[in-house]
Amino acid sequence: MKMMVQGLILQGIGGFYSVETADRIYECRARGIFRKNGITPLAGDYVTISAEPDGTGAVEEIQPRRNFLLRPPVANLDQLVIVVSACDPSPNLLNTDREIAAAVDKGIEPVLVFSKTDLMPVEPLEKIYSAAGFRSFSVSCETGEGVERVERILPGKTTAFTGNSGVGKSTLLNSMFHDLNLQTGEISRKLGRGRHTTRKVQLLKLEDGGYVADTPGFSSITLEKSDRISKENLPFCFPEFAPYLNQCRFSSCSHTCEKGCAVLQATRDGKISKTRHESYVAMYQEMDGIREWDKK
Ligand SMILES: Nc1nc2c(ncn2[C@@H]2O[C@H](COP(=O)(O)OP(=O)(O)OP(=O)(O)O)[C@@H](O)[C@H]2O)c(=O)[nH]1
Ligand SMILES: [Zn+2]
Repeated sequence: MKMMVQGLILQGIGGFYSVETADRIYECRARGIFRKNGITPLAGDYVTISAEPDGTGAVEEIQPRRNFLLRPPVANLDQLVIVVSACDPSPNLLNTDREIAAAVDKGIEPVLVFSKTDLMPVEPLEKIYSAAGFRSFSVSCETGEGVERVERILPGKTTAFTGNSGVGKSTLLNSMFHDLNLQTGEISRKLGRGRHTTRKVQLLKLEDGGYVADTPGFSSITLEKSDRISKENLPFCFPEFAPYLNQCRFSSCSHTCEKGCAVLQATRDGKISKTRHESYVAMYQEMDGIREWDKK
């Protein structure tokens, strides 16, 4: 007999979804109606399924999403851990600020993790991002220092990790979870992490509650056209600008170069970090570029 049950999509591959419910995992298909509406169920979606006693089922309804990313495809994240290494590769602050802004725009809390502290001090980085109001941590997987503090932010939350290739995401995840080690090992064996292999996201359940999204093949989040930040929203994606946004001389101030701009003044006064403002300007100018490009 069919039952309607609530669950969470742990992963989707080729039109099949593993849905975790209170008592078991169901392997589900999705109803054709989603395709018709252009909606694809994602890992992280809360869904209603019609469940069969044999453990199969169909996704009938997707609960409204709090947020979602398209690349990697995952819904309802609480936090995005952005890993930046002290060196090898050296930090790219513009990319870091881009990912932070994308998370803020979607209502996902960005958390900074500075890695490889055994190779180089990360205090200057920590200073920039703590001053901007973000939670930030420093770790060395080589010495194990700081790993536990990162571990403690995960229970009860759904978290994805991002950061340039080589910053140490897998090393960090593996040093936090030995179970994960096995599972990620399995995934890479089965599907590989190369460019031409299937990319899928899998939510891994943590012992203390919460999930970590395993996102093979995605070293960083990529904004699609549909989830680009709008120019109007960009200043709000830099939360430390907030106290100054209403104090500029011109209400149309873009906070890039205007006279009487309170954001620029706060940057000159050292209240806003110079690199953060530079990233803002670079992103703002890019948006100008995109607009011109779209017109052609
Ligand atoms: N010295 C030092 N090396 C580290 C540390 N963490 C990771 N590494 C090394 O950095 C290299 C890259 O680490 P990975 O964990 O594969 O990096 P990743 O971010 O998962 O990279 P992608 O899978 O390409 O996205 C490896 O050689 C690690 O051994 C650290 O804390 N200190
Ligand atoms: Zn301004």
